[in-house]
Amino acid sequence: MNFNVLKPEPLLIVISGPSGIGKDAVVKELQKRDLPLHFVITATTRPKRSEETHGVDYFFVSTEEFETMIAQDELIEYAEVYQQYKGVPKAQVRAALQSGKDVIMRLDVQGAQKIRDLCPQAVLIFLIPTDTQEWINRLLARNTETSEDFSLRIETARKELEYLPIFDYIVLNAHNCLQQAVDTIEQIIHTEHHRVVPRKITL
Ligand SMILES: Nc1ncnc2c1ncn2[C@@H]1O[C@H](COP(=O)(O)OP(=O)(O)OP(=O)(O)O)[C@@H](O)[C@H]1O
Repeated sequence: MNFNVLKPEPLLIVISGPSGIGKDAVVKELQKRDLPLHFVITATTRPKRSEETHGVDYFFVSTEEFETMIAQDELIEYAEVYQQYKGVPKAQVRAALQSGKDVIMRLDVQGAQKIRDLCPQAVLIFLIPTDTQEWINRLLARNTETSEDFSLRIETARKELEYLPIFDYIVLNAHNCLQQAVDTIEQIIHTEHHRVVPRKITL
């Protein structure tokens, strides 16, 4: 008899949800925990700021390098904003998966949809607040929105909720309960490693 049947495969995990729900906060907290996770680093063509480190905050690449990656379909997803590119190179994700690490990235809901299309076996996690008021208070407390931005964000969040069916898990990020949200995500990762038929990621 052979009980040597538990063979976890590395996971591609997406943390998503509406603007201001706490995606950054959750990812930063996960980074503090000593887990075998690779946190995706975005490539950008914008100039490096003095406080930033290449390969830590971003991969700083030239416009030519970035356009080559686009032409060769080597980006998981990308966007061009104010003539500067930002995107996630497939090579980085492939290398991390090959090293056996789970890969985590934070993406907006449209980005999560792109991952679902590209990689149907990715684990997609949607963060939610306890209720709308809690989410609004969080946006207000962050104090980074103008009132026009604000009504747009609410309308966008309403539309983003319609994408819920493409996700695998919903995680509550309740007020002052960030640790609990991160605990739940850790549990999801743990459980996913115990599937009889592991998810297979091909990029
Ligand atoms: N559980 C929580 N309790 C209280 N405050 C929180 C919690 N989670 C996040 N916050 C705070 O809410 C604000 C928004 O969080 P964060 O910036 O992480 O959201 P985000 O989803 O990454 O937003 P965006 O998509 O706009 O970049 C921040 O000020 C953050 O510190």
